[in-house]
Amino acid sequence: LRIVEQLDLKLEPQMEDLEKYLEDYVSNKPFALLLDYDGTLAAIQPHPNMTYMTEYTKEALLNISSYPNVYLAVISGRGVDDVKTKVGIDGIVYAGNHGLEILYPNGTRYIHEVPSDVKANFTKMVDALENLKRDGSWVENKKFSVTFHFRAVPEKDHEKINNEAKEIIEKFGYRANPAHCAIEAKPPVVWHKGKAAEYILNHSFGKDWREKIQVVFAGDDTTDEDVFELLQGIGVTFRVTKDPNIVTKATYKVPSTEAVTKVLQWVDKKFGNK
Ligand SMILES: O=P(O)(O)OC[C@H]1O[C@H](O[C@H]2O[C@H](CO)[C@@H](O)[C@H](O)[C@H]2O)[C@H](O)[C@@H](O)[C@@H]1O
Repeated sequence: LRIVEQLDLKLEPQMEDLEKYLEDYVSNKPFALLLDYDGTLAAIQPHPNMTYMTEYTKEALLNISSYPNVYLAVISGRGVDDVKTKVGIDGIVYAGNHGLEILYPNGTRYIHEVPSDVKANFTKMVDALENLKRDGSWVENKKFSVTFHFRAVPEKDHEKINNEAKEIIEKFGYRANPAHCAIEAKPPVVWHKGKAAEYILNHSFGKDWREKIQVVFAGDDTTDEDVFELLQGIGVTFRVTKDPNIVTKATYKVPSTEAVTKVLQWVDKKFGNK
């Protein structure tokens, strides 16, 4: 693992830094850019409804989406329609619910199968989490997965409410995944953002995509580690974090969503022949 320590120090990476990391990697092969949304394309906010992409991020993404040799996909923990609305760009692939649902530009949807006994427990789990709510915590029901948010709860009580939510999630046979001031309940199936990324690339480029294309992915959370793992030794990946101690399978650490925007601007410049 190569950690871009100077980026952690500078916090505002220069274009030349990123060019150095990417220039050697990118050739004339088709290029796939996979991106997480919360904490990567849009900075973390007190409530998911408050997130937005800056005008620079949006402009770079819009430009990139029009380049024929660049393939663009956003892979998020949000519901797929929610993240599509937030990003607001047509003609690209969206995956939601940590990859459980995938929406292609032509409207085709892939929904990953979940055993009926697991599905049967979903509403009961949501009801139990709704009963746990207190001090500003709330439940985001995304139909296939749930996020129990406790950002508004006093920090001293985070651990307690997190553990109570975890216990409920596991009692109903779901997997509890730590998130930013939240805990995510995901069905106990062998499917995650990494599997979804692999599925999307298989579907769009064929099973030999590893030989045919070049891939870059950026993400900020533990759920993004599955994509970093998939792309180890194959692509270039960025973990957005300010934590110098965080252990990641990503190729590089970058400190902010602004750094991700710099990557997007580099891709825009490179593939738009600017
Ligand atoms: O995979 P992502 O696109 O990164 O989505 C992960 C979760 O993001 C959202 O929650 C997080 O971001 C919120 C907005 O900044 C923040 O208020 C919250 O505390 C974070 O946990 C979203 O609400 C979840 O559904 C996603 O799974």
